[in-house]
Amino acid sequence: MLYSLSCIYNKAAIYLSYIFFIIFRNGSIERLDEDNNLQRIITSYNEAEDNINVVVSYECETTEKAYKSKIPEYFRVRPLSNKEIKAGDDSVVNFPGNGQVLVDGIPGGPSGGQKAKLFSYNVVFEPGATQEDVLQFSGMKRLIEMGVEGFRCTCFCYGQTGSGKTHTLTGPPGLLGIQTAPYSDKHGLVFRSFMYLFKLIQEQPGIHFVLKASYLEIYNEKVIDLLNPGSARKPLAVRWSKKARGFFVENLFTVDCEELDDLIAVLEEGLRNRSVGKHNMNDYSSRSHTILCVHITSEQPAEGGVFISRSGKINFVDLAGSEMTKKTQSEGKTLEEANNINKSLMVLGYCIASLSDSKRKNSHIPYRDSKLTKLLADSLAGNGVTLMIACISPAKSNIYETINTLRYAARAKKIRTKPVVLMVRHCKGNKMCYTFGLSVYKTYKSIYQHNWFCNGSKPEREVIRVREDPREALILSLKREVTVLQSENEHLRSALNVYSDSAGDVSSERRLIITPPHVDLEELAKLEGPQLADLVRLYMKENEALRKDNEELFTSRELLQRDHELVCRENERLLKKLEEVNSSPLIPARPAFSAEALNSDPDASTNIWTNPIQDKLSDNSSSKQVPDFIKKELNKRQIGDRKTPSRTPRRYNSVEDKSSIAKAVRLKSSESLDIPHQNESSMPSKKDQRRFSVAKPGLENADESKGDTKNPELFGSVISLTDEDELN
Ligand SMILES: Nc1ncnc2c1ncn2[C@@H]1O[C@H](COP(=O)(O)OP(=O)(O)OP(=O)(O)O)[C@@H](O)[C@H]1O
Repeated sequence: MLYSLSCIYNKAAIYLSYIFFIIFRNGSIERLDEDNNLQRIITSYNEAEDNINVVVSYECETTEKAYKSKIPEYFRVRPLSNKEIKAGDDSVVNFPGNGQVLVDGIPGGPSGGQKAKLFSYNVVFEPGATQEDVLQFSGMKRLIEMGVEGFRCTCFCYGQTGSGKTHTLTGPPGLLGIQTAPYSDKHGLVFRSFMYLFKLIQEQPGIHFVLKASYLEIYNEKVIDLLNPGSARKPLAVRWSKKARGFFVENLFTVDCEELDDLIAVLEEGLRNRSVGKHNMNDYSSRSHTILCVHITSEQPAEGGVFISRSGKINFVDLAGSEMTKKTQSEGKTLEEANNINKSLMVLGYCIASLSDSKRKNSHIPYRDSKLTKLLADSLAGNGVTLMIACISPAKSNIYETINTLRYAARAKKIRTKPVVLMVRHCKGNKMCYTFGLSVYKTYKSIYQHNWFCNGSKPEREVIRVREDPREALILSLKREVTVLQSENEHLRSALNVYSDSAGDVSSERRLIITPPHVDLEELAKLEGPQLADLVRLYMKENEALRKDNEELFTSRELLQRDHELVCRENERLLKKLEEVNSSPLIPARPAFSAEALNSDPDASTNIWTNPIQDKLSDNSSSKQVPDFIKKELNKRQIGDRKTPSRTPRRYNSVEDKSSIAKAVRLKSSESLDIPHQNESSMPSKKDQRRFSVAKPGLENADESKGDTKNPELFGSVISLTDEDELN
């Protein structure tokens, strides 16, 4: 039975891949526009390099075969906006065909202009492409089919702010909810995917499907349920699930969707509740990352009264766009949002850079550094299938961001995932039948998994291998997890050694983690039931210990980073003041160490440097004669002599926490200014105090945003591209 199923799948997959090939064989699709001009809408990928052969193979994951799926990259270039046309902005993006994008007019270089850059991708949607074209030719339909087959699929859109991500996924602003045009040609990929999903389901009446949907946003590093935000928009926790071996959002509202209308209502409700703001580059700018997830579970009757259950899902991820705050002219709340957006995109950039680098991909990937990467971990490198759509603006004024997005995509294209689907065979009536996830290993006789991969070569077929003993599979999966945790542990330890000597104390704890004996695959097969059970227990123990250890290391790292940040800020401020003081004609440029000073009491608070003017000034009874800024600086110097306050075991994660850091620093600064016996007139003016204290909440990251504007590489700033990334 299973074999016949596999044959059907294989044939279907080969057939699909064949269709795929025909569509894109000649590299481009053209049609007549309204003025009867031939308009090219799509240029497709370079066949030799990136043809997508969709191949389905069956194999037990435990055989560890290295079939992997490439992340296909699609590009959408939006038309020039009215604002850009009015401002006389030119298009600098050209389409030579064959899935290539040529960017010219790059400023800089010795002769005033750099050589044009050429990039190649799977498919490029030119400005004339419609929303329906994107559905038809982006591989999205195949992704939905795979979701129905039981794969965990993700489609995500990224690019700079105003590049058309939301337009591609959900359509122009205000479209949904318009009762008069329920099936408008402006509807985005999500709406069209829902329709295709229901069409697929209706074509398979013999299979019982259950659809559920959830919708969340990550706003300022807080996860908000868009279907049930509540008046307080209380954030939800992101936790690690031991069972599912992945991160999940606790208490996320999930809605049963029996009809297409239910799914559309979910989309509408989410769009209504998501955070949108206005800035210089987009009147309806998404201020958060959103993830709309459709869970698809199916139950199919098979021979002998058994049923096959599958559980797939499709994630639609609309990332907030990277922003140069100088260009968007963000301030206050929008600036804080922009900083959070840029930070989380930077972490995503780090993860993508590590995953796409063959030398680094087995090292630690910093998924835990942001909520976004935690929730996308499985899509980026786990057992999921992922499709990326990069959106760019053709305008010359956005050329740096465009190049960065193109580079980012070149990186992401190199990532490989290992898509896997769990199919569970069970008898109806057995209560355990409806249990999905890893617990099935313990419950059911056989586990069938199949891998989908695009390896760019001829379609292959795999012989079905069914491993009868699920405990072996569990041991292997635990082993793999332990390896990942160990590498994370190593990474954290080495990072902590850089920051602190105290990391040595922590490392001693590691000796408590008992490593189970190494058992080869062949030996494993010979082990008896109780021995296997013992081994599983040992691995689970080690796993648990490593996880705890890593949690602690993360906490320490976070604390150390915060301390480091505080000290850096204080140092920066002091250096700035020192520069100011040194440039003053009243004070010698360098501190003078007299022999007396060096021999004097080492505990004296002014043992570093004594301002020679101070003595003269102190003789004078009227302190009003001392210029304010000098006095202030003298007072400030006492901060440098203060001991660093002992660390409190506190995390600073949220915005409120950040403001408390700011408060703490402000307090520190004001403490240092609060000198006993000083009369009020000699206190620094309010204006000066502002200059010395940390920015108001919301503006406290202003320096970083300034840094961002200096470095236009925001979204791709962590990625330094080698020549080989830029094709041609
Ligand atoms: N392909 C397109 N055709 C026509 N208009 C488009 C296209 N892409 C984007 N636009 C328009 O450009 C504007 C900005 O697009 P959108 O809001 O989707 O950008 P975004 O990348 O999601 O920005 P942000 O990251 O700030 O949310 C919108 O008015 C949208 O309708």
